[in-house]
Amino acid sequence: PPTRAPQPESQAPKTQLSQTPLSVRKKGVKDFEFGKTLGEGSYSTVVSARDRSTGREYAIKILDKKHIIKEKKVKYVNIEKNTLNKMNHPGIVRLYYTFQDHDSLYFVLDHAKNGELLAFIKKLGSFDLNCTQYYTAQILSSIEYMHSQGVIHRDLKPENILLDEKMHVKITDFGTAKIFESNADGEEDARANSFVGTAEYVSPELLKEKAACKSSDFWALGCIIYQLIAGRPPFKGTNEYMTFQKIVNLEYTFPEGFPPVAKDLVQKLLVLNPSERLGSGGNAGIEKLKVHPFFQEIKWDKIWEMPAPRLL
Ligand SMILES: NC(=O)c1nn(CC2CCNCC2)c2c1CCc1cnc(N=C3C=CCC=C3)nc1-2
Repeated sequence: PPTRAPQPESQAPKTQLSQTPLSVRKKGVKDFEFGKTLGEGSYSTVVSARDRSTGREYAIKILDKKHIIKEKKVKYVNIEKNTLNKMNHPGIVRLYYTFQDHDSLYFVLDHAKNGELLAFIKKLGSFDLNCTQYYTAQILSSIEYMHSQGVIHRDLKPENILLDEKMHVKITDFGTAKIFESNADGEEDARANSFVGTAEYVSPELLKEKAACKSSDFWALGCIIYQLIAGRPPFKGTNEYMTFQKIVNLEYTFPEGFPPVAKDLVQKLLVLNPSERLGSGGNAGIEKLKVHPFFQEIKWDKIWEMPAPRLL
């Protein structure tokens, strides 16, 4: 066939589309029935969508090309796409494929039907120890996988931890992830950069040295465990600056009745020096974290098959 400039889907001649069997034709907007908006960002909107030919439900992230260029976010969009393309794990939202038209890019992703973990914390007030252990194990299993693929999430928080139809964890929003290269001793080099996560979950090293490392995700995990049990994050000031002050000064207390085994784990994760945080130090570090008494009842090879406990 004559070579010609690639045309966005919507401009391809109709006859060509109708003659190409669906199995090889790249999908496009017309192949989906769009539903409710799941979330909105400065240059993207996430919408539920059903594939008209298979009936399967997805979440489609629609990114506005003009906005991406205007807000100089091309780098972040590429980081997100390249990161998601590396991921293949039950606890991480999967990117199936992408397509585009004249105005937008489309990322076809898993649809986590039960929404944000945060909504359940707010609805229930707090989780009991058994549910906290189960969800913490699924989150840690996902972090372990991410790190093994050279990815630091950098913005883990209950809003970005979604729940699918089986009430299993699906971590999302890799637009601010960091892809790191391990150096000689397997430790990632924490490079200074401008991104700072969400105030309540940001690590002290990110605040003080602007350098994230794998251990920064374990700090966020400590904040999330605390919040699952206490119903609120450990560091919360009247404004962002006050929150940051509490973090760098390790200013937090445990409420009455906080289970001792969970308190011990949180205290070993909320450590100011990232290299002294439980979980740091590569694979050996994560193994030390997974054998903490908090995870005593967890069968790590079964957590993705077993049914989620009822949230009480
Ligand atoms: N930024 C994203 O990539 C993204 N954003 N959302 C919705 C956000 C809503 C605010 N908190 C963070 C997520 C999604 C994705 C990935 C793909 C994805 C898959 N399923 C859902 N499901 C939801 C169901 C109910 C309420 C919210 C989200 N949402 C998303």
